[in-house]
Amino acid sequence: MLDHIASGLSTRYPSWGSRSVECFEKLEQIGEGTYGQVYMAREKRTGEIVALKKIRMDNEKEGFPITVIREIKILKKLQHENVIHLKEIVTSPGRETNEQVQPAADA
Ligand SMILES: Nc1ncnc2c1ncn2[C@@H]1O[C@H](COP(=O)(O)OP(=O)(O)OP(=O)(O)O)[C@@H](O)[C@H]1O
Repeated sequence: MLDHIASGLSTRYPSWGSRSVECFEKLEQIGEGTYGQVYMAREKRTGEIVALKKIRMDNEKEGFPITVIREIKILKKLQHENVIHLKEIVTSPGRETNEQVQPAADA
C-alpha cells in the first residue's frame, strides 16, 4: 500500500504523523520519485495548496525506509529559500496491519 510524507515545519500544525492524509484533497499528480508519487493537494480546512509526497511501503519489510527518515530529519532542520519547506507528516492506514506514513510540503 502507499502513503505520503507531507513536508514543512509549520508551527500551525503538529508534525510527525498526528494528522491523517484525509485532511488533504489530492488534486493531481505532479511528480514521481524512487519512493512514490508527489501530488498537488489542498489542505481541506485552510485551502492551502501543498505538495503531498506519498511513500511507497509495498516492498519495505524493514519498516519505514531509513533514507526517507534521513530526508525528513534534514528537511526539518533546513531553512533556505532554495529548499522546500517541510510542513508536516501525515499518515494513512495500511492495507493490512501496518500504519503507513506520508509527508506534505509547499508546492
Ligand atoms: N515540494 C514540491 N513542489 C513541487 N513539485 C515537487 C515537490 N516535491 C517533489 N516534486 C516533484 O515530484 C518529483 C519527485 O519528487 P521526489 O522527492 O519523490 O523524488 P526525487 O527526489 O526527485 O527523486 P528520488 O527520490 O528518486 O531521488 C520531483 O522531481 C518534482 O518534480
